[in-house]
Amino acid sequence: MRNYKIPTLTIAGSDSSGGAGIQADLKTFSAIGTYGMSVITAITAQNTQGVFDVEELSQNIIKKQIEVVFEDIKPKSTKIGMVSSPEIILEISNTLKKYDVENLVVDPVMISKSGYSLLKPEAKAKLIKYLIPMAYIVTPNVPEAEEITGIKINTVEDMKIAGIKILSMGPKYVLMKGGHLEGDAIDLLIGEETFEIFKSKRLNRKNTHGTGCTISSAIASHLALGYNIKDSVKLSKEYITSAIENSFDIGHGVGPVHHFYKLDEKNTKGEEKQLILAE
Ligand SMILES: Nc1ncnc2c1ncn2[C@@H]1O[C@H](COP(=O)(O)OP(=O)(O)OP(=O)(O)O)[C@@H](O)[C@H]1O
Ligand SMILES: Cc1ncc(CO)c(N)n1
Repeated sequence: MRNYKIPTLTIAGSDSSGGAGIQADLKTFSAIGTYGMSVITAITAQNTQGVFDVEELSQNIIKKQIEVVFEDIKPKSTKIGMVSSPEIILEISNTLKKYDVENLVVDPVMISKSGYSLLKPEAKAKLIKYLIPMAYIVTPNVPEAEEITGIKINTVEDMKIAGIKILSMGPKYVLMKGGHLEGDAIDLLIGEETFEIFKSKRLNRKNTHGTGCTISSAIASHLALGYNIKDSVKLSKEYITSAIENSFDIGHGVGPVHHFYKLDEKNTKGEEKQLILAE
């Protein structure tokens, strides 16, 4: 069920090479079929080989971007990615509080795949205090969950324990992503009365730039389209799995995942009725 008129917002950093950050988010929104909007928090000079420099945008322009978007086109879901500094986190949190923010997905981005710190160490406490409690769902990977909770994670059981601790910090749901562990790629959806396991085979691919940004944007898109949390995570897990399966070599380092929706394949075989466009 796509609807190209359903607005979805990403608040995140720009990745000049197009594999992660704002660019991955907007590609995901389009592939899943929502209307993508963006508030840029920082600009990274980044390619498939690493992050080479970062410039944060001013608090003023971040606030203004959020205000003009919410006052004109109210998003059906909002995803937060790279937020960089304590000041930027406070600005985003204070500005969002003025609006009725639906379906807030917080991806607690900390360190890029190439090892560059995208969140200043002194900003971690602010992320925990201000953004995590506002979230409908938080989507940490293993190292991020370890940073947030102080719990060392080696097994799926550890993921569950850390996920429950993050849940106690105030979000409605936590998706603990197991991409960094060995074996099958197992993610856990944890809520007050929810515990679901989403499992896929580990794909032996080197091109996984932007996987975290992509799954959180996919969840935001599906929530905006009206799917419940379990279906949103299920469909997003399917989306990221095919995106990784079809990831490709471009550039000289860790290439990007491929954005396309499985329905597109079906549609070429004549099942156009699945593509629901807004009137
Ligand atoms: N090799 C793989 N094969 C299959 N699925 C994977 C693989 N690596 C990651 N995933 C899945 O991709 C999604 C993103 O997980 P991951 O833990 O890699 O996020 P991330 O570390 O936040 O990504 P990033 O490094 O881009 O920030 C999860 O659903 C995870 O299970
Ligand atoms: C801008 C940006 N956001 C998030 C990530 C994810 O690691 C990245 N590499 N770059």
